[in-house]
Amino acid sequence: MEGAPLFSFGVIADIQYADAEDGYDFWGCRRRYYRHSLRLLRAAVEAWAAEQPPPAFVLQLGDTIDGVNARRGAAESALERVLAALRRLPAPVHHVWGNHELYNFSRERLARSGLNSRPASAAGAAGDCQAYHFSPAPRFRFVVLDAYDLSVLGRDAAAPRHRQALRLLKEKNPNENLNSPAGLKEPQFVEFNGGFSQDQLDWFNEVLKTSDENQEKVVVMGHLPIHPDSSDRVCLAWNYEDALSVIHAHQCVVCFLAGHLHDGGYCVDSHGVHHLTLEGVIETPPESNAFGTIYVYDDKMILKGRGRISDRVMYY
Ligand SMILES: Nc1ncnc2c1ncn2[C@@H]1O[C@H](COP(=O)(O)OP(=O)(O)O)[C@@H](O)[C@H]1O
Repeated sequence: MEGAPLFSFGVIADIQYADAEDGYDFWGCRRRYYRHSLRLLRAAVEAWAAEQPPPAFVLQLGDTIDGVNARRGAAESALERVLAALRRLPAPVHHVWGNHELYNFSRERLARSGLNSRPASAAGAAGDCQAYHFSPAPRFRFVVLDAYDLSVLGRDAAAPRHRQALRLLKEKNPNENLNSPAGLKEPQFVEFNGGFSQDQLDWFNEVLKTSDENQEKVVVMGHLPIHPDSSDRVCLAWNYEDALSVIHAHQCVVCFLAGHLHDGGYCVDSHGVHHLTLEGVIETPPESNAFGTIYVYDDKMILKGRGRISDRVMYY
């Protein structure tokens, strides 16, 4: 490895824990190791804690517990097990909210849970949007985006934002089952995805403008991928192009980290931004794992992946 990094941070996605027998994805192709995912998380925490020095923080990219918990009345206990495993880290965790958080909890409940990692002092987007930014070291900034700000999940059916999202979803997806992308020109318009409100995009644009002015390097994260080459066509954020346009209007963004697509993905886009979609813990066999540590240098970030996650060098 290179000389000493400026700092390092851990990354992990789609733990989707449930105290349930193994199952399969929608197509019946990929096995989901619901119970085992907690063991893999504990192994990741042990590995991070043993690093010298340990990561300065960990980014959890969404879907900590599976939607099956809600149907079994086990949401609170499952979340507590995941949070207890993460509390053994000698470092804070920044949480992104995914569709499975919203199958289990309302946004109001999440805001009062251990999955609300937005520091009281952190500047964030307006309303109930869970977007904020923080600077762990001089000249570096991390932006947490809320890919379900515009969504039919997590809000009361009478809430204006829910009604706005349902209108948009039905406009784009005429299928009776709104989770089905069958026949769609824009197949990302399914109920298990969401998008970014204009308010959040405006806020994001202002954050990146200030980062440009201060010559910062920025890492952005959200549950849903925003580049077609780092995802399949279904798993993208509804208005991924709007988020990409904001990023491309600025110089400062180094990489975009996402989860959701359990097979993972990676590309460098036309503006040199790295898009890294992490392989999900839930579809990782018991003998492997899916997490990593990113070491930050003046000119690059080096991802050291464990198990299914590949090593990568991301130059600025
Ligand atoms: N192609 C599809 N057609 C219809 N429903 C689907 C399709 N893909 C997924 N779903 C449904 O959408 C929901 C979310 O899908 P799932 O694969 O479980 O999401 P995640 O990858 O976030 O766990 C599930 O209820 C699933 O059955």
